[in-house]
Amino acid sequence: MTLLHTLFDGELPRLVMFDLDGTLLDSVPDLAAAIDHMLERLGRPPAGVERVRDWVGNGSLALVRRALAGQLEHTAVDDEQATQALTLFMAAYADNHALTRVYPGVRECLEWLAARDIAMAVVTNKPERFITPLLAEKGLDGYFRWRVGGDTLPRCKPAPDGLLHVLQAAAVEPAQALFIGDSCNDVRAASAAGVQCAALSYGYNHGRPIAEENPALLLDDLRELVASSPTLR
Ligand SMILES: O=C(O)COP(=O)(O)O
Ligand SMILES: [Mg+2]
Repeated sequence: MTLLHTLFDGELPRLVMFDLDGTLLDSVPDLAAAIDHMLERLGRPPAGVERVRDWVGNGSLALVRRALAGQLEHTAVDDEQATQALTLFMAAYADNHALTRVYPGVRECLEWLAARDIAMAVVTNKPERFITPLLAEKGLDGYFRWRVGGDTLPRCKPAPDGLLHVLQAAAVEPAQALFIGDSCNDVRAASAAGVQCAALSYGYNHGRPIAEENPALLLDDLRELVASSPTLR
């Protein structure tokens, strides 16, 4: 038995969907470098890794708008200015992923699931164009049959659309699927899709503990999900 079995009444799910940034990949150092490059081009002071960490999670446009606002709340930022800044950010981020690391335990968990023929997908708010190159660069390319980015569908997380899209493509019922993420956007998207959510404590959640969102499971390492635990029988 594993925690994953416990979550599915002794069975295994048919589908596991993963968030990307803060769940599979510690991508903030490269995101912060691209944001700081953008800010420099605009004649502004850098934001730095710690602030950028709290701004990740609602896609690239929100990240750029937050960097221009210098805070999480970004409604006052001018749309045209944000669009121009987004172009600078996207160009700076495109080929610069050298500082991005796969979190400990990720490969072991993916291997475990793959060995049991459990279908896997990525549902991220990152722009779709970055997903496959990044997965390939980090040696995670072979695992995910479906990949949904923040701009793949009209609505990104916390809307459930990406999860529902994958469920439909995989012909899997919500009750037979699990979503694994790191932010309130993930827990809320999963809840709206009727899918259980496991949340990782090490990711990015706008500076708040993810436990506040009451995920079905809280993990410090993905290996905890699939490690054998002794049963009482
Ligand atoms: O790009 C973002 O803002 C976050 O992406 P994520 O959904 O993979 O955490
Ligand atoms: Mg995330």
